[in-house]
Amino acid sequence: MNEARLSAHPAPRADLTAAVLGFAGPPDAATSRCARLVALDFDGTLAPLVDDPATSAMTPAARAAVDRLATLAARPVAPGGDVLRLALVSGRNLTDLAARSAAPAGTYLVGSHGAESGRVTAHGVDAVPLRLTDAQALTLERLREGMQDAVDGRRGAWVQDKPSAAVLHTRRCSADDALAAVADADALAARLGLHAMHGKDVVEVAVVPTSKGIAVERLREETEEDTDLRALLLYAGDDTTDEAAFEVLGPGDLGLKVGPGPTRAEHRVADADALAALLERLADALEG
Ligand SMILES: O=P(O)(O)OC[C@H]1O[C@H](O[C@H]2O[C@H](CO)[C@@H](O)[C@H](O)[C@H]2O)[C@H](O)[C@@H](O)[C@@H]1O
Repeated sequence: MNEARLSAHPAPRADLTAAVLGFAGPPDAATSRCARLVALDFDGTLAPLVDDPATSAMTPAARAAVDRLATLAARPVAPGGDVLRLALVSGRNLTDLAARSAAPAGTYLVGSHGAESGRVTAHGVDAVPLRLTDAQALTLERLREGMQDAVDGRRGAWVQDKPSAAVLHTRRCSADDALAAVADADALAARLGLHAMHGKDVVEVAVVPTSKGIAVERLREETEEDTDLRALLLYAGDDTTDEAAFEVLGPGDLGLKVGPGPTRAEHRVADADALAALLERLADALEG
């Protein structure tokens, strides 16, 4: 590693470096090769939280680490070599995630908490079409109307439409308005027989049952089917919705919680730049 890179990435704590080097090393005595799937949440993990989601951006360090891992993942696999896959796993809808992240070609994308998926190619995103049943489409219309009622008269509250969900945003609300709008969104979800997911200043109600846990398990299965190798998973996330992904991690996997708050993840980093420093360590180790 050159001096410029060393100064740009302060050394992570020794225990975190050891955990990342463990993830980069041989999975166990019996397994000589494996696939490594690095799955990263976007908002609050790579991109600091801001009032307007349309202005979110990865920190420069996170951008550099993601691009470096994407380059490593795109390298042809040497005979007998390990496979690396990179994925962004977000609550954002797929189009929004692709645009805001400008994810490099080859990156797997999971949007809408798992309801949407695709892969970035040189010509755009190769997306798996999301198809709603007639009943789901009707419920989504009712959900959008009800969410709009929940924000009416509540300054700073707004509704984000997604292909399979509606999201109440309360980051810019007073505490009282936020509480009231969240209560209305929860009641609406209950009336429609839907599940409300609570994130950081958001309540997301989807008409397609999904979770980041289901999404990363699917990614792992696909990786294993494609490569015929055992897939180890590194997952990093900051929000309560990322806990479903931490929950499905097992031996050989690595969970990194970004920022404060209760978590099932085994390890924690302070912020996007601390995560980026660890991802650079991982890239160093994988480059050999
Ligand atoms: O799974 P993620 O990639 O973390 O996406 C979760 C939600 O992210 C966005 O909302 C969050 O970030 C916004 C911009 O920083 C912030 O204003 C909001 O308070 C956060 O909850 C996005 O707008 C949502 O649709 C995603 O579900």
